[in-house]
Amino acid sequence: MNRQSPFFRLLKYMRRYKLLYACLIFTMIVGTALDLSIAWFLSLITNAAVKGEVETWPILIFLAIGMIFFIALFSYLDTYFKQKASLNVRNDIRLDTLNHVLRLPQSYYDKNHSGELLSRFTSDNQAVGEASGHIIMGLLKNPLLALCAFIYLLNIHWPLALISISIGPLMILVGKLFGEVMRKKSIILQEAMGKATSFLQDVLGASVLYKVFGLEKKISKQYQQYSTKISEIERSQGKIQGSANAVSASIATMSFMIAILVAGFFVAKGNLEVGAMAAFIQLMNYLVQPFSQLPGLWSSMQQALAGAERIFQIIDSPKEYEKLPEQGRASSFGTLTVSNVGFSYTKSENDMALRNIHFCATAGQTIAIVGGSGGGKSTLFKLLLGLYSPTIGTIEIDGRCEESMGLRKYRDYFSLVPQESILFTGTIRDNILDGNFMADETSVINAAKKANAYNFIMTLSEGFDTEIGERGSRLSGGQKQRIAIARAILRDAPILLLDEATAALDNESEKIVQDALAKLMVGKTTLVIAHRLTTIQNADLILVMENGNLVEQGTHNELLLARGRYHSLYYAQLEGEEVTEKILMDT
Ligand SMILES: Nc1ncnc2c1ncn2[C@@H]1O[C@H](COP(=O)(O)OP(=O)(O)OP(=O)(O)O)[C@@H](O)[C@H]1O
Repeated sequence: MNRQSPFFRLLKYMRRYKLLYACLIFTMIVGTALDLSIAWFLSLITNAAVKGEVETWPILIFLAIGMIFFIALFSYLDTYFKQKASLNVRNDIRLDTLNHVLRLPQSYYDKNHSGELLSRFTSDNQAVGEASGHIIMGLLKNPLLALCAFIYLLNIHWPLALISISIGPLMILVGKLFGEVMRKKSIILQEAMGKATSFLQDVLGASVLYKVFGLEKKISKQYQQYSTKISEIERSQGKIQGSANAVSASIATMSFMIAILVAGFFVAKGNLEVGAMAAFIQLMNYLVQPFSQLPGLWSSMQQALAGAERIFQIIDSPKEYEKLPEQGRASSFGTLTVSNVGFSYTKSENDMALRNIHFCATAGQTIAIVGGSGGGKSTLFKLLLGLYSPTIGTIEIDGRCEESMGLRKYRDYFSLVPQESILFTGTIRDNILDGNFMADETSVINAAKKANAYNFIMTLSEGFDTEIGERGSRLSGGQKQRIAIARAILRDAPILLLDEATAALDNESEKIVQDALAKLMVGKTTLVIAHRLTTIQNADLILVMENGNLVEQGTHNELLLARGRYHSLYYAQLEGEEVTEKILMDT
């Protein structure tokens, strides 16, 4: 865990752009000098006017034009550099966040909502960008401007200068007090926003469900609660910000009033030139303005640092890989051995999702995993894929466990066709190529043909370039499965995990997908989670799982002869299917 404060960690990102920040400091210094030059110009013009020096006017006009030009130029450069610095830092942090997120273990995703993660990429990232641009430069420029204005004021009239500067400590105290409160509120606000984003993400990704179940009102009410909470926090932030502004503005106005009353008094007594008073009033603005802006900037910085803290929390979470791994594929495979494996999600002995699992799969074999709901079938897959490590026991491939060969190399042995095909937004070709980025067009076409997907792809107007929509929403269930199978074919890994890949399909679609799967399974070691026991009669080994235990294992015939759990499951299912068929025939 990195214990450095979020501010110092942010500085590290900013240090990558030293030249840019050097330019910003340069524009800041020139900008400050240009600000002060206005006060000087004001005193010059007032004194010339009071003394009736008309002949100096051409020089004054020339000076004014020069000042306008430089003020415009440096104002542009200042904004440009700030924006550039801020965007660079934002971009670096965004990429580092993603590169870390991609290496987070599965347990992180199981515990945290993806919407929460998303908000770190959006609102938190934006706040951090602002901190590294206009906020930090504001925090530097304002004290510099105040200091220079003070030195100038000292030159004009030191007692007045001291009256004017008395505002400083008070303003800083105000900033500190309100800034800390704002920071705490910001953390609460970002958390509330994260929850609202997670909720929205769930809802917007499930439009069919809320339409069918008529959940619109319920969802609207729920969102109203999230939204109201956000508004309440923002309102209370507004009150704090308003109070901070009111306190600092009244302190600033009060000291301004005192100073000009005293300055006017000195002019009336003949101790101060009128031009000096004009310059003084302008300089007072430069002294007051920074002090009135500093509390606001300080509290914005605190808010941004709260965002940075949330981002760094992710970056500090334990990761699976040191570097982003490369896609690869294992070329040879002999035996997969699962020895006395036990596993608990909560790391508690009393809460084991798997107990004492042991079996062996050799090259080319098909192993079916069956059993009741919650039996531990998917958990076993997660362990096989290296998403979780066994709490007890070992999983070895050709005598080597995941720790000894490295997680990426271990995962290279596997390919997966999940229960619900997971496809990415993009084209059909992009999705198939995810199996192997290096594959050429012919391999993509062959994989699609083997997966029984080629014909339907060619009926689409854009063919392989067809955009499939969010998670493949423009494709049917069976089409998505076949794209997922084509992807697995291209991956060509020696061990194939199938998770009830045809459970959600109708008969015809199931046949096409089953046929594609049969071609995918050729020459592979396949582990298949199956609910339809009739589809796995030819499996080399059937594992029957109940409540995390491996209660039986053997071939279909062996298990039927044993008349145990498999026997009852098999006949219960057969009877169920016969009854369904009879009902269908009667109707
Ligand atoms: N991420 C998780 N955190 C905690 N417990 C979990 C997690 N995933 C699953 N479990 C628990 O582990 C047990 C086994 O679940 P698993 O999903 O492996 O069963 P399954 O046999 O695949 O069930 P089904 O056939 O219904 O999909 C269940 O009691 C479940 O509640």
